[in-house]
Amino acid sequence: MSENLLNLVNTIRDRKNKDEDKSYTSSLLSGGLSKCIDKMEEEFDELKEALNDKSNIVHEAADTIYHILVTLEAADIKFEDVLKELEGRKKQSGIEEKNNR
Ligand SMILES: N=c1c2ncn([C@@H]3O[C@H](COP(=O)(O)OP(=O)(O)OP(=O)(O)O)[C@@H](O)[C@H]3O)c2ncn1[C@@H]1O[C@H](COP(=O)(O)O)[C@@H](O)[C@H]1O
Repeated sequence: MSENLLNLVNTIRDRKNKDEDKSYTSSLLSGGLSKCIDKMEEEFDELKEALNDKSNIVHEAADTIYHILVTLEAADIKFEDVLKELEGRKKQSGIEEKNNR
């Protein structure tokens, strides 16, 4: 499953410095981090609405995940590092982690 996400991340990386008229990703990235954050927030709101309405949830979830990936790239954060972080969390439950803080 994460292979599909990594392919998408590579596509997003490939869109850096590409023609923003031909690529939505390039147009987002060329707007910088704040544009990506604004758009990601918009997509979160649309997903929340979809969850409340119980309609278009899969579509809006996909939009949101795509926009998170673009925003991480804009912030120079490697998605591979996020996957590693999640992998590392498998060792203990969320409740254990919270109690050990
Ligand atoms: N997964 C996505 C993806 N999900 C959502 N979107 C775009 O995100 C935008 C979301 O905008 P909204 O939902 O707000 O709809 P809208 O009102 O039309 O958009 P705005 O006018 O508000 O910007 C739409 O233009 C969608 O097409 C995506 N655009 C690209 N990808 C992936 O990125 C690849 C590269 O795309 P380009 O960069 O466009 O070549 C694609 O092949 C896909 O794999």
